[in-house]
Amino acid sequence: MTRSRTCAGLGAWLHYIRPPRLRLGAAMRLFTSAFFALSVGTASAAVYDTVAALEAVATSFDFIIIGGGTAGSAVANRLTEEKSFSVLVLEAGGTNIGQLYVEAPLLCLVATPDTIYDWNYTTVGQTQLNNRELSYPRGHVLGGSSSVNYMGWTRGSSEDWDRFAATVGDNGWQWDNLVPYFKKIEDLTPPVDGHDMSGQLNASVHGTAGINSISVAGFATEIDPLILSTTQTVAEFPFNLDMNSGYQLGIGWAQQSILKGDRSSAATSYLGSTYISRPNLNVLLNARVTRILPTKGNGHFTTVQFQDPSGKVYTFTAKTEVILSAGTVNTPSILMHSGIGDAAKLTALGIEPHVDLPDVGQHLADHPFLPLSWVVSSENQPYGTTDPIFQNATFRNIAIGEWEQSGAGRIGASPIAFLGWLRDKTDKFKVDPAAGPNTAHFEFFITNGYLNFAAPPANGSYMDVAVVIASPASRGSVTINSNNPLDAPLIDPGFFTDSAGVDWDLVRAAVRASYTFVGSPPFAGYVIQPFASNGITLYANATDAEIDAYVKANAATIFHPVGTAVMASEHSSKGVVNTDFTVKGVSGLRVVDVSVMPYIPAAHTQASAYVIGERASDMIKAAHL
Ligand SMILES: Cc1cc2nc3c(=O)[nH]c(=O)nc-3n(C[C@H](O)[C@H](O)[C@H](O)COP(=O)(O)OP(=O)(O)OC[C@H]3O[C@@H](n4cnc5c(N)ncnc54)[C@H](O)[C@@H]3O)c2cc1C
Repeated sequence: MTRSRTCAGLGAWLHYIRPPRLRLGAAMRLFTSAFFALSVGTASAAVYDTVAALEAVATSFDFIIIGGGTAGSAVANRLTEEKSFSVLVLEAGGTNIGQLYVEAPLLCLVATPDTIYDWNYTTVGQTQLNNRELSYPRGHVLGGSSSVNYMGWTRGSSEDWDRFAATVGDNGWQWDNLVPYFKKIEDLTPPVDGHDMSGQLNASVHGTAGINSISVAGFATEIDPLILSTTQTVAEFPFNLDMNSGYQLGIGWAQQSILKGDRSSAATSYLGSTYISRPNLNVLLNARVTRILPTKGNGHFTTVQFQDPSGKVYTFTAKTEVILSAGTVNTPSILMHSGIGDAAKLTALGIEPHVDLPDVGQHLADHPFLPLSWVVSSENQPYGTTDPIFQNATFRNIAIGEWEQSGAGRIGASPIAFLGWLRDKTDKFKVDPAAGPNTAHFEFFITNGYLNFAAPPANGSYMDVAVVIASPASRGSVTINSNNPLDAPLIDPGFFTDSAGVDWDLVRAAVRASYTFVGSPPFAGYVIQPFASNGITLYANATDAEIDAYVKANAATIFHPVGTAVMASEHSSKGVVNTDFTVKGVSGLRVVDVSVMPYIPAAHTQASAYVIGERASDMIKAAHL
C-alpha cells in the first residue's frame, strides 16, 4: 500500500509558511476571551483551557455537548438563549483565536492536513484507487471543521432536502421548511472591498440578520471574466446567479463564510464575542471525550468520560442530556466505544454492548475529488493567481501584511472562485444517484491557482477546474478495531466501489466536461496546457482507460463525509437516531452533526451542519421547556 502523496506534499508546503501569529483584531479577541476566563464569579461563562479553571466556576450542567464544532457550537448557542439551561461544551482541540491558518481564509490550504488543527486521519487503502491511503482531514480546534474548511457556502438543492424528508418520514426536512432555518443562520454581509454583490448572488434568498456571515470574495480575479463569458456562450455551462436558491444547476460565484476578510466559523459566530459571555455557556478546550457511560445502569447515557492532554481522566454527568456532535468520523467511534453499535462486533473487541445498533458507523458517504490543473499565462503578476503566495516568501508576506491591516487582498478570501453544479446528460443510470433531475451529478471546483492539496510547482501560474462527484453512489464505513478509544478509527469512504460503476461513469463525464469548459473560446490564449499530476497528464481526447488511470492515481476526498449515525423514522428498526436526533434504544443522548444525514447532499456540507444544529436545538428546547 502506498500512502497518498497529498499529505507528504503538503507537509513540505507547510514549511514555507511562517508560524501563526496574532493579528491586531485577533489579539483583541484573545484579550476579551482571557478577560472572561479570569473574571470568574459564581457564574461567569468562558472558554477554559483546564478542568481546574472550569471547576472553579461551575461543576454541574444541564447539557453536555461533545464537540465544539459546526453543529455543536450552533446547539450550544441556541440552548444558552434559555437562561434556565446551563451548557458545557467539551472540545478536544484548542483555541481558534490568534491562529493564522485558521483565521486567514486563503491559508485554509495549509490548515490541514498534518497540523494541530486536524485530527490527521488517513483512510484505509482505497481498493479502487491503487490501494492508496488518503489523507482525511477533520477539524481539531474550536469551531471544528468550520474552522479549517474552504468556506464554500452551499445549501444543496431543494430535491436533496426533500429526499431527506421522504427518507426519514419527517416533513420538517423539506426544503420549504428549512429555508427559514438557512436564513436564520445567514448574515449576508458586503465583501471586504465593499463592492456591489448584486450581480453575484440573489440577496432575496438569503438571511441578513443571522449569526454566520456569508459574502463573496473581496476582489476580482483574472479568470472571472473568462468564466462568465463561457457561461454566456456555451449552453452546457449556464450561469446561475444563486446556487443556494433551491435550484442549483449551472455555474456561479462562490459564496463564502467570510466576514470582512476573516473566516466566519462556528467559533467566531455561534461561539463568538457576542455570545461567549453568557453566564450559562461554558467551553472546555483540550478535553478529549473517550466514552459516554450509562449513568444509572439503565440505558440512560448522560455521563461523559474524557481526558486532558496529560491523560488524566474525568467524568461529568449532564443533568438533562448529552449531545454528541463529534462529527462523522468521531461520533460513531465514540458510540461504539460506549457499547452502542453492532453488539457482536463490539463483544469481539472486548467492549460490553449496551445497545445493538448495527448501523453505527455504516452508510458513510463522501464526495470524491479529482484535481485537474492547467498552466496559464497569468498577466497580473504577482497576484493574478494564488500561486506566487505559496511559491515566494516575499509575495506571501506582502499579501499577509495587507490582510493583517485590513482583511483585504487574496489572503482574505477562499481559494474557490466559482462553483459549477452539473449533470451527466446521457441518462444512462438505472437508478439516478442524484436526488432529482435538478440536482447535480458532479461539481466544478474552480480556483485561480493550483489546487492539488500539495505545494504548487516552484514556478508558473495555474488554474484548476477540479471535479467532484456531487451525488456519489458508493458507500463506506467508519469502524473500530480495538477497545482503546484513543486508537484511530478505520475510515473507509469506499470511493468508486458501487457495484454498478456509477461513480466511474460520473467521473469520466465530469472530466470531459471540465476539458470542454477549459477548451471553450474565452480561455483561448489564457490556458496553455494541462498540467501533470502524479506523473500523468490528461488530454482533452483522453480515453476511458486514461481517465481511469488518472483517477486511480489522483482522486482524494473533498472532506464531506456524512451518514455514520444515520437518521431513520422512530418506527424503523434501522438507523441510529430517530427524527428528533435521540439515539435509538437509549435515553438522555442525541447525535447532532452531519453523521445523521441519510444521503449526502450535492453540496459542501457546512450549511447542512448548521441547519442540523439549528433544527435539533428547537427540538431539544421543545422537549425540555
Ligand atoms: C479541510 C476541509 C475543507 C472543507 N471545505 C468545506 C467548504 O468549503 N464548504 C463546506 O460547506 N464544507 C466544507 N467542509 C465540510 C464541513 O466543514 C463539514 O462537513 C462540517 O463542518 C461538519 O460539521 P460537524 O458539526 O458535523 O463536525 P465538525 O465541525 O468536524 O465538529 C466536530 C467537533 O468535535 C470535536 N471532537 C471530535 N471528537 C471529539 C472527542 N473525542 N472529544 C471532544 N471533541 C471531539 C472536533 O474536534 C470538532 O471540533 C470541509 C471540511 C474540511 C475538513
